Amino acid sequence: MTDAMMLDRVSRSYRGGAGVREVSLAVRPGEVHALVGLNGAGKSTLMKLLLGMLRPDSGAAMIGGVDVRRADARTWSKLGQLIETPLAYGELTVRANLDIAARLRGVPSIERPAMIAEAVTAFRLTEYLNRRARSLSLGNRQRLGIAAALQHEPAYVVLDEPTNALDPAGTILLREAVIRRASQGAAVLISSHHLDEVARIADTITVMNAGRIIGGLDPHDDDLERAFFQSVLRDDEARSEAGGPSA
Ligand SMILES: Nc1ncnc2c1ncn2[C@@H]1O[C@H](COP(=O)(O)OP(=O)(O)OP(=O)(O)O)[C@@H](O)[C@H]1O
Repeated sequence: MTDAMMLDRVSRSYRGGAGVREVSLAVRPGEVHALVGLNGAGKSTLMKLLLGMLRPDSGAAMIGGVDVRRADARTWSKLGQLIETPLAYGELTVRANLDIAARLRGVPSIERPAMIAEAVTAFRLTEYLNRRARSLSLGNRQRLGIAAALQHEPAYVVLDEPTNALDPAGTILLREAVIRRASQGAAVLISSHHLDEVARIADTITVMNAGRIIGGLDPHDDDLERAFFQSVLRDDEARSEAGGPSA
């Protein structure tokens, strides 16, 4: 099966030296691929490179077989992403935010009301439909951002720390939505600090440390946290012995 989203030996340095080095990653259709790492490991940078939000110094990012530097509206319309802060125009209502997100993805106006109704039901936001986004709690704003990313049933999904600010009920709704998208064939890349949550949803777990991919973890591992910290520690020790860069 062809990869739906792929990074091929991508490097990008920020001024100051941090960034990502030679990262290669592939997400297949129907796969939930989790990216885990300590703060500053490079997860958001990797996702921004995949989405064409950052230009690589070298290497290439592909979505649906298309280099993101040459991706057209058709490719972007099949993508749903949440990077850093949820897409929510504070002055606009929940309904208007979802409508704009759908329009940006080229969803025809006739289809949008039913799509929005389904999204607010799925994320338990119906009672807030006519409230301005800025008056929502942080958790509900996050739900809105996730709903906006997923409502058009994208084939490619990129979610950076989507559990941020979510309460347990929101986390379960997110989990169900992610698993549903993948079961319908979407490729999902998701970063998270919550290893127990990752274990519940991921088919594949990739570990990042100090801007590089250092290996994978088995989602069925009984002690995922221990395996994660061991792999990071081993990498830190190997780098310090080699006199390599630190995170
Ligand atoms: N715009 C920037 N300019 C300079 N350095 C940056 C910039 N953005 C990120 N960095 C640095 O690059 C490294 C990777 O950051 P990144 O945000 O990708 O990590 P992360 O794994 O997503 O971390 P977190 O879990 O804290 O979000 C960090 O050392 C960070 O400080």
